Amino acid sequence: MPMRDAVTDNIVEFDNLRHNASDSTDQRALALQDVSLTVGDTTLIEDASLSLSGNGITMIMGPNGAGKSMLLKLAHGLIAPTKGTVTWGGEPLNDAGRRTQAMVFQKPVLLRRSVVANVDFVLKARGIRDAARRNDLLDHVGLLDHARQPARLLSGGEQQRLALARALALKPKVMLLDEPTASLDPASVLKIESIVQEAHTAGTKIIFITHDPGQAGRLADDIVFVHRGRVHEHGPADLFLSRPDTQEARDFLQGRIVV
Ligand SMILES: Nc1ncnc2c1ncn2[C@@H]1O[C@H](COP(=O)(O)OP(=O)(O)OP(=O)(O)O)[C@@H](O)[C@H]1O
Repeated sequence: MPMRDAVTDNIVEFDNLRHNASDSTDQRALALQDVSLTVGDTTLIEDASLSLSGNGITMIMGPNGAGKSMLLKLAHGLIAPTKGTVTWGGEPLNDAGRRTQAMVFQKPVLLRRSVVANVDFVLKARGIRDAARRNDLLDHVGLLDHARQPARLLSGGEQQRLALARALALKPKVMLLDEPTASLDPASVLKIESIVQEAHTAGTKIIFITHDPGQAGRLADDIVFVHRGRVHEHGPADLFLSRPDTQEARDFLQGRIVV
């Protein structure tokens, strides 16, 4: 593709992203308005406002303890804000809405059963008994050969891929991932990234916490930078990674200690 066309395509893509950010009827679009979370005397999230498009891969970055996981839990309704509102498609998240979302944690949440039983359990909870679908899911994440093995005997990367299969079994509109590749080796990281990319291509909104600017460069459409419980920046990934607005984000990206 000639350079000029490539540039034009990028602009069109970004225009779509911006257009969809204001499409409040898209159930995959998240809005936080003046959200705060206080526990005891400590304010963990302070006046966070954010509008995420229902499309694309949003990555949340920031130093340890910045409040990234709290933000994800608030978005998914696992914690209620002390102040402010969280809406999806303009509506507060209810149980029906939550069932269209799937969350994946840094430490995979698995049953002490076989690999197949882990996926069957999730399908059964939705009233589905479908061995072919379960096998397709395991094949998709590269675990069909391990199907009868106890899940606890899988490697860290395999366990995380099983957690992704469980999440994908729900055919989620939104996947929220809290550092799913932390402490995995590069090959495992790339496998998980490609599963996430495929989910995104199939129409799932992805919100993904990472510490790794390289990973953000490979996956992110837009990046939210969180520091000390505040949303400091939110913008297109290429701009954030090359020219962040704030000194805190510059320090973070350059590996300087951010306190
Ligand atoms: N249940 C809780 N009660 C009080 N404080 C908490 C609770 N859970 C977390 N915190 C504190 O809230 C702050 C934000 O935590 P959070 O886990 O969101 O950070 P993070 O940005 O995800 O960090 P990391 O990158 O290390 O995972 C931290 O200072 C943490 O100690």
